Amino acid sequence: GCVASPEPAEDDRLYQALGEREGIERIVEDMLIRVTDDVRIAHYFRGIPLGDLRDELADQFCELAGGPCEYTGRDMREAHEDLDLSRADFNALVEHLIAAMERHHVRVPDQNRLLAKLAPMERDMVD
Ligand code: HEM
Repeated sequence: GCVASPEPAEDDRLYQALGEREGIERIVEDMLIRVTDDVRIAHYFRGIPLGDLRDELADQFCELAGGPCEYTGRDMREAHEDLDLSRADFNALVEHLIAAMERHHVRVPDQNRLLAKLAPMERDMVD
């Protein structure tokens, strides 16, 4: 017969895998500590209110992961265009995001699911 699938209407599996809102905030916070400790890219974050940036990133990752959040910040081109970022800068940040997810026991396939959602943003940030 035709049985309704048990899939949730909205797919929040990645959101769950990241530890919901609390887990995402911890991952973002950990990433920002690593980023601002990294001499290759720390200079970009000088003078930036990191608490606000953490909240914006958490909203964005939460929404991307299918969680009950809405990112209301600037689009990625607008937020980064004055920074003049390189591909190496982008890769450095991704490296720290991976380390932060690793530290918070996110499984590699779930790490890759989040990274796959972020990867297309590179072309909006790097010339
Ligand atoms: C996948 C990669 C990235 C994502 C998803 C991302 C996401 C974001 C978000 C959501 C904001 C907040 C925008 C707003 O508040 O309107 C932001 C701002 C910012 N990002 Fe990124 N970002 C990425 C890569 C980078 C890289 C590689 C750097 C530098 C190495 C960087 C440096 C900054 C800085 C300095 C700000 C604050 C800009 C300002 O307030 O004027 N971001 N980013």
